[in-house]
Amino acid sequence: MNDSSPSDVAAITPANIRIFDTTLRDGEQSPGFTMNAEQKILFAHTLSDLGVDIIEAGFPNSSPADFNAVRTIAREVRGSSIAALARCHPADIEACASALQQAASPCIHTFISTSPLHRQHKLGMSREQVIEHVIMGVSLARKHVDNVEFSAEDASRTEREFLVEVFNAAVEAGARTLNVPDTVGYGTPEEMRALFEYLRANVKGAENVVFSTHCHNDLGLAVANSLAAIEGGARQVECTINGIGERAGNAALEELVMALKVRSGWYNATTRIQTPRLLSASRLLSRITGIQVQRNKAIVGANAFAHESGIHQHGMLKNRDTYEIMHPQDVGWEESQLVLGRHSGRAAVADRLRKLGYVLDDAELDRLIAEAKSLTQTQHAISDRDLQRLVEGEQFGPGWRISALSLTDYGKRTRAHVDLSDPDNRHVIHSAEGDGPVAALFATLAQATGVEFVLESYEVHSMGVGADARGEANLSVRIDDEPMVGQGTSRDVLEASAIAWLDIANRVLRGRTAMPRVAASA
Ligand SMILES: CC(=O)SCCNC(=O)CCNC(=O)[C@H](O)C(C)(C)COP(=O)(O)OP(=O)(O)OC[C@H]1O[C@@H](n2cnc3c(N)ncnc32)[C@H](O)[C@@H]1OP(=O)(O)O
Ligand SMILES: CC(C)C(=O)C(=O)O
Repeated sequence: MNDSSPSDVAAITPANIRIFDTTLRDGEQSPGFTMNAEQKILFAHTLSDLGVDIIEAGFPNSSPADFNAVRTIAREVRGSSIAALARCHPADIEACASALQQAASPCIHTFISTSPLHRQHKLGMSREQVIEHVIMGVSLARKHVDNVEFSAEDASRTEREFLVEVFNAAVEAGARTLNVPDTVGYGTPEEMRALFEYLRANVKGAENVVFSTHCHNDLGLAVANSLAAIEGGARQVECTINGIGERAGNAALEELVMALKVRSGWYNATTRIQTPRLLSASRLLSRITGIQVQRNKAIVGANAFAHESGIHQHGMLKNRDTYEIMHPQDVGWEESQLVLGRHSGRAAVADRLRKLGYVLDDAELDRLIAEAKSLTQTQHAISDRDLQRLVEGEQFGPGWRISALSLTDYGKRTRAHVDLSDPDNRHVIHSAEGDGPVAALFATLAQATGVEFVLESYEVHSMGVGADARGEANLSVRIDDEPMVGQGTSRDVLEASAIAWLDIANRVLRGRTAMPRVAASA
């Protein structure tokens, strides 16, 4: 693996990269992600605990609610600098100054568009007028706070020499950070890197300011462009948790930070982010907004450390580095998952059985793998419970099986009808009544099998997710004063209950001793 730094990056590194999180501003301003003040405050604390350097808390002049949220965050949250956004417009800047009054480390972030398209069609301003606004906005912000960030909106579509003029004016007016947004996600990595190199070489006083990148994901390049900007000399990245933001979103904080960490040999750059907190921050945001990340989302998606295919599982069991480039614990997951399913192979099934404590010979293992795979005709994943049931003879050993069941209600009484196959594979059809469906079912099974026990507890839980959701029934009983348990799962909770009941009947039938061999140490 080539993990060495490109020579020109080596010249400007090692570097600390400042993480500027804009989940509560750019993220929050996009459809579906609006948060109320309480939610913003809660999330700001999470960002601070995560180690974010600067939290952009909102746009105070946009609404009283946003003003109040920024003001509370500025008063309460410590450990991160708090930024607020303003157009180059006196009312916006005054609102920022007022909302940030109690911040320990306030930052006013003011911006104006610089590209020809935006100047002409959006602002209706000449180049000179744009520069006048920059000087007015930055100088006014500097009257209130030391730390002023200036952004040239649509910088990546702005004439390079004009962008230098704009940034020169901002630096002269007192800006400490120059942000170079790829506002519409148009840039490419090579362009972004070259743009930062050009600006660092041409802006007057470049050595006294921090260059920042703010990339959007319209072409899916936000993280790649941000990393390229770092290679070009950016020392601040603007990003959001889960990559939320206008349109296709912003660069995802978790992806950027982990790219810098996993490929530290290449970037030679560090952040203050406590990476084991990434997953919980992502999940909190999903809970607040009600929007889940997709399963295959890098770092925080449900599949990020899950492996289903046999070849990958076999590799993972030999050495996890074969298919994982970071440890799940580094970003907050407990463990990688080897999900047993239709694509799994012998190595993974055998390993899971060993972990469950079972030792099977080759023929038994072959039979069990075939049975387990046949389950995937009706469900996606094979659970530990499925394996336990299969191994403990539900499918292999002689026993009672349920073929069909139905229930008929008569007012307060219910009649259950069961069609079973007995241990000799003969059909047994029986029916009995009880006070309700479960009582009727259990009475029918007792009469049909001739097995009697004292029921101590009966519980039904849901297991699996989405299309795999099933009911799991657990019975605890006493037979001749000895405790025994039975389990059953099915999409139908009554069928799960009948399977659990027959699980106990079959253990009685096999004298409770015909259990599979159990490994000495699980
Ligand atoms: C790329 C970004 O993410 S930019 C940030 C986007 N975030 C937001 O827009 C926050 C929410 N916005 C709002 O609440 C409102 O748009 C407000 C309060 C900011 C302004 O509302 P309004 O006064 O009704 O103006 P409206 O939104 O219709 O138009 C924006 C105005 O700001 C002007 N403007 C836009 N950007 C800037 C800027 N950076 N500096 C100065 N003026 C600007 C526009 O030219 C337009 O001016 P006009 O009203 O004279 O034509
Ligand atoms: C205000 C700026 C930084 C912005 O959000 C953008 O250009 O996308």
